[in-house]
Amino acid sequence: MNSTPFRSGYIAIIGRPNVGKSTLINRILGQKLCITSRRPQTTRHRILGIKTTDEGQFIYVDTPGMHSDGKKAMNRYMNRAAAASIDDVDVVLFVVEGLKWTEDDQRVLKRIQQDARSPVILVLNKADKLSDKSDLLPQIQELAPQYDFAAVVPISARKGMNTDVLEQEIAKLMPEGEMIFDEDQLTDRSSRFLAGEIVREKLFRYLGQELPYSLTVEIEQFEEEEGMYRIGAVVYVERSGQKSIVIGKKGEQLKLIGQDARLEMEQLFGCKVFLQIWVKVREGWSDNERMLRNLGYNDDL
Ligand SMILES: Nc1nc2c(ncn2[C@@H]2O[C@H](COP(=O)(O)OP(=O)(O)OP(=O)(O)O)[C@@H](O)[C@H]2O)c(=O)[nH]1
Repeated sequence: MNSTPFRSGYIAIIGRPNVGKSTLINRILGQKLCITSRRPQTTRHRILGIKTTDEGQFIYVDTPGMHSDGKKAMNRYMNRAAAASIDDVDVVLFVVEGLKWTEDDQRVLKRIQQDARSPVILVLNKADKLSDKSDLLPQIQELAPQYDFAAVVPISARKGMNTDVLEQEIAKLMPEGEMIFDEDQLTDRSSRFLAGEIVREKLFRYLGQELPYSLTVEIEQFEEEEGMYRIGAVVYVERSGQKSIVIGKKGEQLKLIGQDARLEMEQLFGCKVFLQIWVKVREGWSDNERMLRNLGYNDDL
């Protein structure tokens, strides 16, 4: 008989862009749910991943990266979303990169000092890059006095090193409670949302460094029809030059992106998918708060 009580709660993963937050969530959930890329600032939505075990239900909230540039509407939105998620969760994971400390990390730490109401675990990621783990000690000694961390755990999200220890530390801090979501529910995001994420991931993958920063994807059509999904996606860019980059010579690039996205959707949804992607120019959208709201970036996140 299992005598330990069942636990459930929310865990926020915060950290500057590119420290490996999405990779960590994917590693913990053992399934690809949020997009990762070499390019910073790819996570614009709060993605909820849920892991249910015999011990408890762990609901992970992935926050957008914290940004230093508060000028653009998009950055303001992302900062708000990140701040909102650290005072209404049960555990906060503060992810930093082993041996690397930047001004953005400092800014995130300041947010934690000001806003965190729950226990914070300091996670030193990318430990696989170090040949000697004891190299991390000076960084730990530097950071430990700056906040009363509930635990300090070096990991490699990419290699899966020590992530089990991290999960045990999280479990210790979780409050006792009933299941909040159904056992088999991995995410509360709709299929429509996931379809948009897949298109975005393929764009990142194919365009690499050429990807326009301000690009965004909107799913305009999502219909179930005789055992198949009919999905229409629009890729918004800011300039017509960017449109040609996305489309490629004779439309080849967009064709490959579409094929790849369709195959992944068919795997995910378990049915045939008819996918159409359009590229449209919408000038200055990232500077327009109202347009952001139209695209689903809500203030109340
Ligand atoms: N060597 C190494 N690289 C890692 C590790 N974890 C993540 N990375 C790499 O770091 C890069 C950024 O990872 P992401 O998971 O997209 O980072 P993120 O923090 O979610 O980034 P944003 O979405 O921009 O906030 C990718 O190239 C990852 O493969 C790790 O443990 N070791």
